[in-house]
Order: sequence, then C-alpha cells, then structure tokens
Amino acid sequence: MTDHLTVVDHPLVQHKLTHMREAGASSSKFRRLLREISQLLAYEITREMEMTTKRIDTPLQPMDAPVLAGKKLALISILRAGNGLMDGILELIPSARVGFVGLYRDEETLQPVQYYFKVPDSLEDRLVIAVDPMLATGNSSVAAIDLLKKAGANNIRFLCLLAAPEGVARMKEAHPDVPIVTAALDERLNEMGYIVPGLGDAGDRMFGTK
Ligand SMILES: O=P(O)(O)OC[C@H]1O[C@H](OP(=O)(O)OP(=O)(O)O)[C@H](O)[C@@H]1O
Ligand SMILES: O=c1cc[nH]c(=O)[nH]1
Ligand SMILES: [Mg+2]
Repeated sequence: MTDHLTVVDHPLVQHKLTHMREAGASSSKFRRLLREISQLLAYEITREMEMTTKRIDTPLQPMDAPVLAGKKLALISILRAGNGLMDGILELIPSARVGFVGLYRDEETLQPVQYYFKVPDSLEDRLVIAVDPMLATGNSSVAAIDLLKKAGANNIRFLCLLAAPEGVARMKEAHPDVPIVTAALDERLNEMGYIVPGLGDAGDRMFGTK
C-alpha cells in the first residue's frame, strides 16, 4: 500500500459504523457490527498482497491459477478491543497466524501500560496486520508497533475502525512505513483523550464493562 491513510468510504461500512456509534446499541449488536465491518476493512487492507501461481487441473484443462505467495500473514490483536476485529478477519483468512499485544491506556496519563506479548515466529518474513478499533492519541498503536518491530516485523499495516487526526499524525511521525486503514477519520480528541464524535470506549461497549 502506498497511501499512509486509507478511509474506507464504502456505503455498507459507513452505514454499519453509524449504528455502532449510537449510544443505545447493545453490546451484542456492537460486536456483530464490528465483526461485519472488520471483514470489509480486511478486504481493503489485504489488497496488493503478494501473489504467485499454482498449477492446477480444472475439470476442463490445466491452468496456472493465482494463490497467495509467501508465509502466512500474522494478525495481531491489540487487547482487549482488538479481539472484536480479529474474530471476523480470521473467518476471512483462516490460515493467518495470530498474536496478541496486551496494552491498556492509563486514564490519567493516556500512556499505554503493557501486560502481555505473544506473537508468531518469523515475523520478519510475514505481512503483519495489527488491529485495534480505536486510534486516539496513537500512544497505544505506536507502542504496539514498536514492540512488533523489535520482534522482527518489517512489513506492518494497521487496521482500525475510528481514527483521530492526532493519532494519525503521531503514527505518521513514529511509523511512516505503516499504512493505516480505517472506516472513519473523526474530528478530534476531547480533553479526556476520547475521539469525538466517536463511539465511546470500544472495549467497554464490546464487553459491557465500565
Ligand atoms: O490511541 P490511544 O490514545 O492510545 O487510545 C486507543 C487505545 O485505547 C483503547 O484501549 P483501552 O486502553 O481502553 O483498552 P481495552 O481495549 O482493554 O479497553 C483502544 O482500544 C486503543 O487500544
Ligand atoms: O475514544 C476512544 C479513545 C480511546 N479508546 C477508546 O476506546 N475510545
Ligand atoms: Mg477500553
């Protein structure tokens, strides 16, 4: 991918996102819509994956048919909310290897606190897609990608549902080589570091916590 930021303005994505933003949406509805959107965003972020051909026999004749090249991609969920995107993407790419980066954002300092890290081997040979619904200050995604690079990843893309301009700028500064795919670029962050208009705390809305 060449653009640093891609906003997927597909009507189905935008319609589903509007329903997710609504304050009254239940956790089950929120999770279902996130799963559905994740597959549409994954479709976009996996464009331009490397391809090769495989010799096969159709019922009529042999052909050199397109297949994905190289090692299986690595899908990395930034816990917890990343899991809401990961499940749907795994349905689309069932052979993906899966990793987890456990981070939460300290509510006062807005700095990420790490509590878990487990990723597939040979990250340096894989396309790595890191997923987290929210890109707010960018502190969490920058930290997660720092860790992935330290573990060897060198071909990383970041998939999120909502991004704030502040977070996009922070990612561009820290990781200009990591393209971002999102469903929407919102207006700004509020004084608490929440994306506005946004949808609130994605993890809490998915899991029914406060
Ligand atoms: O760009 P930032 O300012 O770092 O904010 C974004 C982060 O905040 C949320 O996670 P949270 O800390 O609420 O953890 P959770 O997924 O466990 O709810 C979100 O899922 C991102 O990881
Ligand atoms: O608006 C925001 C900002 C950070 N994390 C969220 O879940 N929502
Ligand atoms: Mg949260």
